[in-house]
Amino acid sequence: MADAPPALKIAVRGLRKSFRLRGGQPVEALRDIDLEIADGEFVSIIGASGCGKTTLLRIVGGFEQADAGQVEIASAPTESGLVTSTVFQEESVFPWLTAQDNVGYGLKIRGLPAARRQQVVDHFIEKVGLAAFRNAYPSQLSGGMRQRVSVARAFANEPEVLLMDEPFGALDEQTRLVLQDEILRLWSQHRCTVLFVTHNLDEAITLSDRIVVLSARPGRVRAVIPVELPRPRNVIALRSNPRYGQLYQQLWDLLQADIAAAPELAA
Ligand SMILES: Nc1ncnc2c1ncn2[C@@H]1O[C@H](COP(=O)(O)OP(=O)(O)OP(=O)(O)O)[C@@H](O)[C@H]1O
Repeated sequence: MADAPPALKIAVRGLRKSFRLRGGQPVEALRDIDLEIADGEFVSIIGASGCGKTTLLRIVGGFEQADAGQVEIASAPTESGLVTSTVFQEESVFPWLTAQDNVGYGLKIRGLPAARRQQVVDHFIEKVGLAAFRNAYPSQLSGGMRQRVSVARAFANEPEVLLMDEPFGALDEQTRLVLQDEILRLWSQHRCTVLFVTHNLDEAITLSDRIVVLSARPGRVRAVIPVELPRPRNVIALRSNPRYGQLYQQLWDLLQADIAAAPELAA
């Protein structure tokens, strides 16, 4: 018998969002976004700078309100009770807490008993290779290590949906590859639904089940590209798969066509 299709986790319907600049002129960020994401799916969003990727993520996370349309998240309560957890590009660790206290912060706030909290923290600190630095403060860690703390904290929260906005955007290429590898491992072990914003096509292909390409502003869904590369994936070995190059070209063509068509971006 064929497997049942995975349940729908996030449904975005008819989403629109405009902002007003200081002078009062409107900026249309998103127009008529429709998107369906399955439970446990890893979906990346790419598109030209300013096309509304962050705005879309913020609306899904409830940080921003849409002008029209809805976002529905089918929630099935977990131990944490947390629906979404977010990792941003800018470091969001608390400088006054040690690495392990940062990872356990959300669990503490939600009143998880200390012994259970320690178990979860130990597990994730270990997973991101920071066991030797558990008592270090963020100022004593490198940028890549601090971002690892953010990633460990996000997974430790056991959210149903993980929202990641360019989490590795500020990191050097080597650290970025290592962290992509870690995300792949963590996600395969703790399947949650992930919505991941990136500018990096390699990153989108390496991590995702599907890639949503937004058009230049106002962002609309220009294409949704399935990434049917086998898992488990290795960030480097994957690149020699012939399909990888084809996907890269396909995404690049879509983005180029759009940037060329948007006069303000082509200038
Ligand atoms: N709070 C705000 N007030 C006014 N305009 C905003 C606000 N937030 C976003 N915008 C505008 O909405 C558009 C989309 O912004 P957004 O940050 O979502 O794009 P993005 O695709 O994430 O960009 P980038 O790839 O450069 O990070 C941009 O033109 C931006 O200037």
